[in-house]
Amino acid sequence: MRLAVGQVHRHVLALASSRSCFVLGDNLPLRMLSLPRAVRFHQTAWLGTETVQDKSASLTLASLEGQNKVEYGKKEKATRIGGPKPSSRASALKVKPKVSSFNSKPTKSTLPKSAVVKKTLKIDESLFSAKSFEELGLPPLLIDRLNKEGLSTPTEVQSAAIPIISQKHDAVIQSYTGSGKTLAYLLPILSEIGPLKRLTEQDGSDKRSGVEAVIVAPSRELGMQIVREVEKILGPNDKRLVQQLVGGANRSRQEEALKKNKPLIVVGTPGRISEISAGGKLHTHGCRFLVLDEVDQLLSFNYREDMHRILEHVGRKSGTSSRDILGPLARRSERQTILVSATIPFSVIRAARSWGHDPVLVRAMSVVPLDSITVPRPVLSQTDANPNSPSNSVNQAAVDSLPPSLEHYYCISKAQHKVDTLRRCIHALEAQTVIAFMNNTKPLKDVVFKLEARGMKATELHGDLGKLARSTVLKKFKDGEFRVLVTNELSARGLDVPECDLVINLDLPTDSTHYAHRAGRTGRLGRKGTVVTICEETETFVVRKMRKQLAVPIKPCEFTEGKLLVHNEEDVE
Ligand SMILES: Nc1ncnc2c1ncn2[C@@H]1O[C@H](COP(=O)(O)OP(=O)(O)OP(=O)(O)O)[C@@H](O)[C@H]1O
Repeated sequence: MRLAVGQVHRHVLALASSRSCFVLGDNLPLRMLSLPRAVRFHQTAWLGTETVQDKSASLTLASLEGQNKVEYGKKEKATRIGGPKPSSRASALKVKPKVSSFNSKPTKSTLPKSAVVKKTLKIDESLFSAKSFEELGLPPLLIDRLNKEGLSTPTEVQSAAIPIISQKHDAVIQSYTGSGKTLAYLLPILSEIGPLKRLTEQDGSDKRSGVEAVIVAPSRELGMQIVREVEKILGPNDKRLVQQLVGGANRSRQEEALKKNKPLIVVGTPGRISEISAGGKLHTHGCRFLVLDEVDQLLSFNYREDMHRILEHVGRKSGTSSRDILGPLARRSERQTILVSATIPFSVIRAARSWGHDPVLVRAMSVVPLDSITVPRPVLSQTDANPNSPSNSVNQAAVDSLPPSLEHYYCISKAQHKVDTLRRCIHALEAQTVIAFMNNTKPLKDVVFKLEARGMKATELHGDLGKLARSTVLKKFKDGEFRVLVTNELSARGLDVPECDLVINLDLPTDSTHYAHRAGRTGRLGRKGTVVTICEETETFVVRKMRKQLAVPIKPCEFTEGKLLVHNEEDVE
C-alpha cells in the first residue's frame, strides 16, 4: 500500500494486559487509526502525564547530542549523521559508476536538538577499542569457532553490544543496516548457553534444560538467515541445538524436531512460535533470552496478538502466577530482553523501558540508559516551506539506519519504460547483483519476463511462493545464478546478500523508513552500494520529501549511452 505524502506515521500504544504494557506501533496512515475505544483509553493511560509532541519521532544518539549539522547535495558524499564510519576492514565492492557530470546543487538542512538526555551512563572507553573477540571476553571455544569461520574482528556495534549484554543488561541495539547486529546479540548469548559457553563454577550443578533463547523475526527469510548464522557458529556437530519455527513450513515436523533435538535456541516468526507454544509443544518458561529482531516491525499492529503471547510467556517460570506479589517485575527478571533494529522509533524505547530492568540503548559508539531519554521533538529541515507539515520532519530513525557508503539517485521514466530504464541503469553502473523493489506482487512476473526477454537473468521473490520456492530462489540469487531479484517489501528487512551492489525502487517505497530498509540491502558492512529510484515525473515531489526526511542527497540522474548522467537539481525543477 502506498502512502500519500503527508500521511502521518503514528505509533499506537495499547496495554497488552492489565499487568504488563507493550507498544503496538507502526507507520500507519492516519485513516487507519480508528482504534477501539479500549485501545484509545489504554493509549491515554499509558502515555500518562508525558508531553508527547511526536510519537513517531525516533530516538537517536545524534538527536540526543543535538550536535550534528547535515548538508547534502555537496560534491562528495553527504555527511553522515551520527553512527560510526564504515569499518576499514570491510572490503569494497566493485561498483564504479561512470559519472559524466556531478553538479547537484547544495541544499541545506539542519538538525537541531530533538531530545534531551538527563543523565548518561559512564561509558567505558575501552569498550570501543576492542580489536579482537578475545578483548570482548568471549569464551575460547566460541572464539575458535569464529576464527574457523573467518571472523576475527568485531564490528563497532558488536564491540559495544557484546560487553553490555554479557553484563546482563536488557538492551536496545540500533545500528545501520548491514553493520553486524545479528552477531552483536548472538555472540553474548552463545557465551552463556550451549556447547561453546563460558564455563562457570555452577556448571556441574546447572539444571537448566529446554529452550534458553527465543529469537523472533518478522519474516521466514530473516528467521532462516538467523538460523544459518547460529548453525554456522555452533558448527556441524551441534547445529541441531537451534531450531527454526517459521511459518509456511510443516508444523508437525517442527514439533517433532523440538521433541527429538531438544534445541537450546529457537528462531521463528511470531505466528508460528505462538501457535506451537499455545499448543503446548514449546516450553519457554525457563528461557533466559528473548530477542526481537526488527523490533519496530514486530511491535506493529499486525503482530499484536502473537507478540503479546510471546512477551507474556518467554522467560516466565511456570508457577509464577500473574497474581505474584512482584507481578510483571518478577516476570521481567526471568529473562534478558534484547530489541534490535536499524530503525528504533521512540515507541520502542518506551516499550523497552516498561519491560526491562536497567535497559540501555546500544549504538556503535555509545551506550545510553533508556531512563535518560525523553520524547524527541520533531526535527524540521531548514528548507521546509511549511514546518507544520509532518512530512517535512526529518525521520531520524531512518537517517541513522542508512549505511554511510551509499550513493542515492532518482531517475524519471514513464511507467511503460521503467524496465528499459532499469536495464540501462544496471549496464551503466555495471551492477552485478541487483535487488529491484516493487509494491505489488502481480507486476513482478511481468518485469522478470521483460528482463529475461532482453537477455538479463532475473527471478522473482514474494510471499505467494511457497517456503521451498522462496529459499531456492534466494539461494540461486546469492550464488549468482540471477543478476536481478525482483521482489516486494518481503525482502526489505534483514535480507543479507553481501554482494548486492545496486538497489532499485521500481515503485516508490511507502515512506522514508521503508526507503531506508530497502536501501540497506546494499552497502553491507561498509561495502559500496548504489540506490536508484525510478519514478514518474508526477512522483518526483515524493522523492524530494524523502530526501528531506532522510537528510541525504538523492540526486536526479539519467542513463544515456551506457553512462550515469547526474543532473543539477535546478535543471529538473
Ligand atoms: N565481525 C564480523 N566480521 C566479518 N563479517 C561480519 C562480522 N559481523 C557480521 N558480519 C557479516 O556482515 C553481514 C551483515 O551482518 P548482519 O546481517 O548481522 O547486519 P545487520 O546489521 O543485522 O543488517 P540489517 O539491519 O539489514 O538486518 C553478514 O554477512 C554477516 O555475516
